[in-house]
Amino acid sequence: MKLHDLLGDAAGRDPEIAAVDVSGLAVDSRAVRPGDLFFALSGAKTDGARFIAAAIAAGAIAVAGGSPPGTALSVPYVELPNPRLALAMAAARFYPRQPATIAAVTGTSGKTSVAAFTRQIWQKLGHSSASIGTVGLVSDKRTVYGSLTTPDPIALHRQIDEITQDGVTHLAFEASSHGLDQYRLDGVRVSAGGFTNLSRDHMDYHPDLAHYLNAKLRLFRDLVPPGGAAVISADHECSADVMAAAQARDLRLMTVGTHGDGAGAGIRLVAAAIDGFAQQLQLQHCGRMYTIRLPLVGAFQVENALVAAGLAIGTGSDPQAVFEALETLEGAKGRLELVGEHNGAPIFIDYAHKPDALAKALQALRPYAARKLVVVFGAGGDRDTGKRPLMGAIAAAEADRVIVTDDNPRSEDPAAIRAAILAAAPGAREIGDRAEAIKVAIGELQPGDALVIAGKGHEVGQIIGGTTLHFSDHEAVADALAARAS
Ligand SMILES: CC(=O)N[C@H]1[C@@H](OP(=O)(O)OP(=O)(O)OC[C@H]2O[C@@H](n3ccc(=O)[nH]c3=O)[C@H](O)[C@@H]2O)O[C@H](CO)[C@@H](O)[C@@H]1O[C@H](C)C(=O)N[C@@H](C)C(=O)N[C@H](CCC(=O)O)C(=O)O
Ligand SMILES: Nc1ncnc2c1ncn2[C@@H]1O[C@H](COP(=O)(O)OP(=O)(O)OP(=O)(O)O)[C@@H](O)[C@H]1O
Ligand SMILES: N[C@H](CCC[C@H](N)C(=O)O)C(=O)O
Ligand SMILES: [Mg+2]
Repeated sequence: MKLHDLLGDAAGRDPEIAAVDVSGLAVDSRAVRPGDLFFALSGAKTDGARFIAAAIAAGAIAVAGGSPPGTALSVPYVELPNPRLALAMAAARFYPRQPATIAAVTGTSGKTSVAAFTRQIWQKLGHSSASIGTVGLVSDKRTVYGSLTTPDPIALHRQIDEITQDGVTHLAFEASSHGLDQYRLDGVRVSAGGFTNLSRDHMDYHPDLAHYLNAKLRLFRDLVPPGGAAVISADHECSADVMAAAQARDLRLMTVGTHGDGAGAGIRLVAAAIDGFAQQLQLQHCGRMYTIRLPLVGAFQVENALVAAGLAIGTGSDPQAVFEALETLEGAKGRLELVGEHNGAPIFIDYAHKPDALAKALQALRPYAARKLVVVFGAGGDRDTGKRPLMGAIAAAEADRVIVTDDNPRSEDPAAIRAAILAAAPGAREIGDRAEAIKVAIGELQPGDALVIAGKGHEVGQIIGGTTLHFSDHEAVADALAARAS
């Protein structure tokens, strides 16, 4: 593809430069292949401009970025006002195929669940569908493990192009605040945007909550085009701001939840009642009532299911069929997932790794703990340190027995992370080894108890220092149960 086709007029007036033939895109000098266009991006840790020489040595045919380097280069340099945005738009042109229907969801919690639910609803309605997010790419054709919630633009656009070639017509994906802030998903033709909720997260990246919310609002301000659907959970303090952003852009507003517009295009939750490990729901949409059984535990899963239903309806699916499909939803792996029981006490694995999610998970399980509600959790290293005491206090307040263990310590001292949580969790016990903590918690379960192991959900590794060791909460629970059975 020609440089001009990728970068438009930014490629400049020199016809020789505009006609440079580019065979691939790269943002990391270590991944450059001969013929690639290298984007030198200024980042959180370093500046890609420092690696221009390395990229050219590896075969980069041209370089694009911010201010040009002081020294002359042996290949053309294209100066861009917003290099990250230009990269995403170039990736969209390089990988041009996209499913006809694409929904993106943002919010502090629930994105992975909403993306999985939307994919399942579409699948049930007979569409070939896929989801992309924290748990990777999932479609009926392929499953690819991912490491970021919103992949970098090159990986994202390549995956979208590949699944379209596979025949996928419907895609739901997660828009993280990092992804929105760094223009990772620009160029994706989003037909509908979803918003779940906002609470404290990523305060190591965003200077304050307003910056964090603004990053999320980019989905409605810049990405969903006028006329597209905006499905917004209406039950939160921030909901009005999100609705205002959607309305300012002439999006089709669909509010969902107890304050949802059930008389109109939204979905109102009229009533909810626990029914074993499921919930009976009464819903209203366009003035019509629907009664359904949602086979999931946790009030928050109702919010996620309604945002997913809204995204499906907002992109043209039949409401009746969508509500019927909710009755067959399966939770995303490691999201308040019932994985076993001991002594009659249910054992759940959950991905709560931030304060609000931990509170919601514990509140959701309270009805299942006639006797003691037990939680095993920790906090990740190299992430917002402020959330540690908040999570400690929440665990102490909401659970009856608290075991503080390790999550992914990364480069930090695991004992110091635990100490920060324990300082705010009077009465909590400390067992650093996560497998041991899980074993002890299971061993102590009595009839009437309920246990939740929080923080790592679907993860299959534990990052200690620079190494990732194989670790899975699912396997640790299975091992602990097997050891007790033998
Ligand atoms: C803090 C952050 O978000 N960083 C992301 C960002 O990297 P960056 O540009 O800031 O990286 P940098 O290390 O400063 O390097 C600057 C540039 O130099 C280049 N470089 C660097 C070294 C070298 O030898 N050669 C070279 O060319 C790098 O490729 C980069 O382009 O842009 C990269 C490409 O898109 C991302 O991979 C990277 O994600 C890192 C790995 C990360 O850990 N991100 C996490 C925090 C994240 O994004 N999380 C969110 C939210 C999760 C949630 O929902 O909770 C997610 O979407 O996953
Ligand atoms: N709607 C919700 N409201 C509050 N908490 C929720 C909600 N949905 C999920 N949670 C909690 O957050 C955890 C993560 O859920 P999920 O993976 O669906 O969200 P996410 O936004 O994708 O999170 P992440 O940004 O970490 O990938 C769940 O395990 C649960 O504890
Ligand atoms: N996307 C989140 C996941 C956190 C998961 C938790 N297990 C941890 O390691 O802190 C992050 O990278 O901050
Ligand atoms: Mg996610």
